Amino acid sequence: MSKASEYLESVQKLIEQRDPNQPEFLEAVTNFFTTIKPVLEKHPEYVESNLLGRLTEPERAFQFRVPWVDDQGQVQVNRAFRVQFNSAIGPYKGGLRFHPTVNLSIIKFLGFEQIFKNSLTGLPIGGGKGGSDFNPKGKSDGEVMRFTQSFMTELQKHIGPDLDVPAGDIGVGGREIGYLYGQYKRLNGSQNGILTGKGLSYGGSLARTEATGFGLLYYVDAMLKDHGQTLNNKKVKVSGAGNVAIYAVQKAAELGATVLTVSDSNGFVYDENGIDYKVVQQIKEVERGRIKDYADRVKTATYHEGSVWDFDVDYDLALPCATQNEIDAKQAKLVVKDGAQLVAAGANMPSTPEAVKVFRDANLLYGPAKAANAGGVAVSALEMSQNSARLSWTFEDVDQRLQKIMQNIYQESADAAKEYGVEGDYLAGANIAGFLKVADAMMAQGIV
Ligand SMILES: NC(=O)C1=CN([C@@H]2O[C@H](COP(=O)(O)OP(=O)(O)OC[C@H]3O[C@@H](n4cnc5c(N)ncnc54)[C@H](O)[C@@H]3O)[C@@H](O)[C@H]2O)C=CC1
Ligand SMILES: O=C(O)CCC(=O)C(=O)O
Repeated sequence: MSKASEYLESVQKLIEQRDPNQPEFLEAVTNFFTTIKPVLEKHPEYVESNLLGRLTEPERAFQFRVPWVDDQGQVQVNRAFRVQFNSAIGPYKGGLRFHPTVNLSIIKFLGFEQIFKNSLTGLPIGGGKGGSDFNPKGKSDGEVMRFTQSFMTELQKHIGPDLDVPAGDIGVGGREIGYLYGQYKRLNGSQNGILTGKGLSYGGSLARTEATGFGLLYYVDAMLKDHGQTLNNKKVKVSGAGNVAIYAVQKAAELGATVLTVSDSNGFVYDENGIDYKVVQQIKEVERGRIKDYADRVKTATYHEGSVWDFDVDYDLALPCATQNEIDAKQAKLVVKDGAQLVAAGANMPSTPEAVKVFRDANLLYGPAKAANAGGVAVSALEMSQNSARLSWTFEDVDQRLQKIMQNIYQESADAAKEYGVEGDYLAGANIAGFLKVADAMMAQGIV
């Protein structure tokens, strides 16, 4: 066994022993380790300085209590986390997730992925992530506000515009960011560089709302063009119906594709004439309803219970935009059978390792999350730049920068894969390109 293989195995073993109850974190690390050996062979100094041992251990991770009072006057207590994973190339940056499944394993997997994603954007941002097991579904605005105020009362002690800049993720959208920002400002005075995804009237950036979904399509467009194709007339399956999915649907349609589906955790809607993103936006973002309502409003659409990935229909592109591990191996086989030629991840780690293997074995074009969904955090970093400079760029300006960033991410991943002997493997390419910059910065900064 080569020295690099031995080293990877020993670090992996140590993590498994230390964190046996963190399956999502282990999945993310394993996924990364399976592609990184060629880099270690070229850079023995990374092995000698135990770079991966340091990289896989968060610089800081903390858990805190969030007490709040519900509409019935009952005191509720939620658990919250912030993982400040790696600051080698800039302040910790990454979203906050409010969802009942949130635990340390999920926040660590998301924070670990964020390190390389943020590096791929080419902007100076480190990796972090946070959240709580609070479930915003079915809560009143007053309850959400009291919860977020209590959450920020603790979190504000540990963040800062040059230290750690949170944003949204599942369950944290414009409403939550507004309440979080209001509470931060109340406790610290005005500082609009403390969060991104802010409203436009108080320091937000144009195009941040659209950025992850639009960015995903810019990445897919770059990948298809490199293979002599375009999005025109492509049939697309999208999962999810939240921030990422809505704007992925919009941009896919603008680029000439037909989006057949969107989904939530109960079921999905199918319309062969194409999903109308404005209707999804109204139902999910304004009314906070269920996707089932779509079929009541658009007569050509049908609603189906269950996972969209079990639905058998021919299509060209699969864009999972809901949540982690939403596609298993059996469903991945159906993706291949249904004729899809490309899978690109809008959600973080949406495919199980077995599903990823199915895609790779079938030679599908596979765009991993850390590359394909980096548009959101990229525009967050542009929001930080605008806040520091006290400027507001136009929508077109931000959108053009986003397009360029996504094209660069595709190209750098493709180039890295080629350079390290795995041409066409965009998962390996993204891992390698994202890792090299962070590794270089860590080596330059000594054993820290
Ligand atoms: N918002 C952002 O800027 C970014 C989000 N992401 C990732 O994209 C994914 C979606 O995030 P957002 O759209 O922001 O969240 P969101 O809270 O706006 O929407 C999530 C959507 O997925 C649906 N969903 C949740 N679990 C599901 C399941 N098991 N099956 C089908 N649908 C399900 C929900 O009903 C909701 O419509 C997450 O993995 C997130 O980490 C990644 C990069 C940036
Ligand atoms: O905009 C951000 O800072 C974070 C976005 C995010 O959480 C992600 O990329 O998964």
